[in-house]
Amino acid sequence: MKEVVIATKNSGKAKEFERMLRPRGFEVKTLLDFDDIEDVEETGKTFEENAILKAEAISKLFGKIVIADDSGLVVDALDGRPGIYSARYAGEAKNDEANIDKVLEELVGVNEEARTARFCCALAVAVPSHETKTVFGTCEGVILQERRGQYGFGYDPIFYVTEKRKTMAELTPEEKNQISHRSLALRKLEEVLPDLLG
Ligand SMILES: O=c1[nH]c(=O)c2ncn([C@@H]3O[C@H](COP(=O)(O)OP(=O)(O)OP(=O)(O)O)[C@@H](O)[C@H]3O)c2[nH]1
Ligand SMILES: [Mg+2]
Repeated sequence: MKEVVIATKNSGKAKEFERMLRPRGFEVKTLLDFDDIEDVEETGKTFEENAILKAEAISKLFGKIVIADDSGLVVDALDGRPGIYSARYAGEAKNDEANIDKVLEELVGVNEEARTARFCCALAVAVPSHETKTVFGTCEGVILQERRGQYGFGYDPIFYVTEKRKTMAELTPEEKNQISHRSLALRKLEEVLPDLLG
């Protein structure tokens, strides 16, 4: 089995990449499989810039091909927040529940039509001695007023996917992987780099 390293410490992302890439014949390794890897500072201004920072830093460290994911929730009524700050929106501790509470509080009084949002995912693939490539995927939805569903991670319980008439957290992992921002970006990556993931 070919191995692919994903430069993430997020266990929700790790599970999704495993589920998407194992059937394609890959063994997925993430930074959760290694001890003492320092966090790469996300100092970029866009999802793409942060994905490149993470992919290149870890590729340099390992001397291998590395994929990184920088993603988040963009809410129109909040001028695009939490955006690239999604993981730490309610504080450095990266608490999903507190992040959801903060978004819901900020949207109190905003009616349903104005609660449009999208998940965004930039993937960067860093190949030693080559130029890093990026791809981007999005998934449109609406922010509910309360949580629904048990699957997924992050903001999934409040993100309603209109075409599925369910929140992301009510979709099974397989269903989420058919429509998610992450799976769309991964499919684009396969087009750009058929040799890597083909
Ligand atoms: O409900 C969600 N469903 C998703 O599918 C999803 N994808 C991203 N997010 C949110 O955006 C942050 C990413 O920030 P992020 O890209 O910096 O990742 P992270 O800091 O958690 O881990 P790492 O990959 O950097 O190690 C995450 O923590 C989540 O809050 C999601 N929320
Ligand atoms: Mg991060």
